[in-house]
Amino acid sequence: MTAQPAGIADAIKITDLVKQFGAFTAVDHVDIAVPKGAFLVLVGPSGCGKSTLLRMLAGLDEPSAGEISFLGNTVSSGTGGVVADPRQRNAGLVFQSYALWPHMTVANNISWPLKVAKWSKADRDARVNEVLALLGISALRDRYPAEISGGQQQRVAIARTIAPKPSILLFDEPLSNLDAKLRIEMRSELMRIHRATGATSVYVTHDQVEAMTMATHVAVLNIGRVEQFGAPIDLLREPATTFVATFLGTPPANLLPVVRRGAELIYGDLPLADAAIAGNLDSAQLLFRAQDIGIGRVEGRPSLAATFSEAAPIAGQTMVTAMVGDVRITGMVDGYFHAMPGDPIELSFLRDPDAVFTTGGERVAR
Ligand SMILES: Nc1ncnc2c1ncn2[C@@H]1O[C@H](COP(=O)(O)OP(=O)(O)OP(=O)(O)O)[C@@H](O)[C@H]1O
Repeated sequence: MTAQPAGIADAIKITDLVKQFGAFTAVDHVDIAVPKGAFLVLVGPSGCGKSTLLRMLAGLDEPSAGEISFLGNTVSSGTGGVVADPRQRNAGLVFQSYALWPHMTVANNISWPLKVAKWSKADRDARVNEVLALLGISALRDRYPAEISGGQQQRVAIARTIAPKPSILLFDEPLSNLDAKLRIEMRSELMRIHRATGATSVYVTHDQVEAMTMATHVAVLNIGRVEQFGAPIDLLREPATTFVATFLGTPPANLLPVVRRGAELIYGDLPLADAAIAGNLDSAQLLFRAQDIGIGRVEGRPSLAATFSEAAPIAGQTMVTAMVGDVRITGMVDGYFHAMPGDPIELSFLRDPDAVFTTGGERVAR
């Protein structure tokens, strides 16, 4: 994953990192390494440890054990604490709250960290103009934060962070306060800025669409541990666990518990696959993508009686969710589909399962 010529240090290397709050382990033996210029997204459900990991990268929290290094230099360690303080680690942090200084103009907000870093007035002015242009906010330079919109404030906050040219950019859910349309626009903007600065970025989000769109590398976190690390497409295609398979991807993938009966794997009474795909397991979980489940009977394919739950139109198709007992199954139909909650419908398995997992959630190699 991080293949690069020998001797070139990873831009960010996290080794066996642990963070404990009392007896509670928030970050649990995490190992991640990314090359220079990577866009690493940390994704996972609420409370999985994303922000805690980012705060350690920023130097705001000390690790309980393990090590973080930037470009080959240790910046935090379990034994040494925060070795380089936040200002010395050449990393810029963007939070979801913009925290601009209200009494300073946009230009002065951006210029301030350069002044602190003792840049000359001429260099400061040139750099402020450069980042204002990069963020498309040159016209706002003399306004105060109260005189610009939330989206514009976020741009100013980003401009202020990138102004000192940090080699590492850290983002903690920076778009979560923006409306849906602005989020999509800012997502592309952030990717453009990432490319323009050449910085290595770490981006925290619980939004898997954001993760899959922006990342060169994704780490899926679950209760403090890295469940899987890799390129977005590899995680989608080859999820290592049921957690990753159901957390990533829209619509979500379906998992059906099955047991062996003779040469078949059955769900309830319905044969769904050849038992050979589960090796010698007597019970397993089968993964079916939503696009592989259709609505209505299909000749020659297994089908199940279900209860309609909801329908959501997406790009000319409809994502249909139905319940079979207490198992939620999502399928896709072309065009629009309408039914009342509780209506009986038929679900068909159009293709063989995409993957097989143990009952514990680990992928079975095929
Ligand atoms: N200072 C603290 N003291 C005690 N527990 C903490 C502290 N900070 C975080 N935690 C706990 O550590 C776990 C991870 O928190 P963290 O904020 O890193 O999660 P997260 O993945 O960023 O969540 P969210 O998406 O909700 O922001 C949570 O269970 C949280 O309650």
